[in-house]
Amino acid sequence: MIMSHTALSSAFSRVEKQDFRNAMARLGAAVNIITTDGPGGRAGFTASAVCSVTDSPPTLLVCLNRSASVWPAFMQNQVLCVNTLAAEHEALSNLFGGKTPMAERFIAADWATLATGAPILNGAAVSFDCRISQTVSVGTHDILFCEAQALVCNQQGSGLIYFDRGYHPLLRQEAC
Ligand SMILES: NC(=O)C1=CN([C@@H]2O[C@H](COP(=O)(O)OP(=O)(O)OC[C@H]3O[C@@H](n4cnc5c(N)ncnc54)[C@H](O)[C@@H]3O)[C@@H](O)[C@H]2O)C=CC1
Ligand SMILES: Cc1cc2nc3c(=O)[nH]c(=O)nc-3n(C[C@H](O)[C@H](O)[C@H](O)COP(=O)(O)O)c2cc1C
Repeated sequence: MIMSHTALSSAFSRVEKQDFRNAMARLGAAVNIITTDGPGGRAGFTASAVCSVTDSPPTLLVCLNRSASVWPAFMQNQVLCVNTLAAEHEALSNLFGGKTPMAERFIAADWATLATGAPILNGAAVSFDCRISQTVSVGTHDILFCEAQALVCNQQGSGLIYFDRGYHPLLRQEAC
């Protein structure tokens, strides 16, 4: 059930999946490419379900659908890099968010490595090189708690927001 902000319907009505998605489309978020490498192979996917958890120890969370083709690689490697995208990365986001073969995803950009070996995107707004410290399953997704081992912070450039099922460039970015 959907209520407009003026409606007085019960707040305890069951929320349907499609209504939930339509509502979530109104919740803007940064766009990230989450990468991994190791014994499970190199893999990466686009994610908007990313946020800060605590600064002690420095921890983010990433929500990953267990049916995604990349899930086994992340589980085996236990390391990942959260690469937060800049305005010019819209095409790259679609490449990592679709059904594109893994080699084709990575060939479209330049990558480096830092502490964990997970691919770091050159030109990202910021990259968090992490090890997975804990995994919790909720519904269709795994919540990956990720402890930062190293950071790359780009002081220039713009950001990219995903809102209303579309990309919106941010023309100003605060320095880290
Ligand atoms: N958290 C996730 O797993 C997300 C997955 N997607 C994938 O990209 C496709 C296209 O997304 P949109 O164009 O934004 O249209 P959509 O109508 O499928 O999704 C609208 C919003 O609902 C949320 N959402 C979508 N699928 C979800 C899921 N399986 N679990 C939890 N939240 C979900 C996201 O906030 C998304 O922006 C989706 O169908 C989904 O496969 C997109 C955004 C987030
Ligand atoms: C803008 C955008 C945001 C997405 N956010 C997430 C997310 O937070 N978690 C997730 O599991 N999948 C998310 N997806 C979908 C994955 O990127 C996609 O399922 C992944 O690339 C795996 O696809 P594959 O199974 O074809 O490899 C998102 C897709 C797009 C386009």
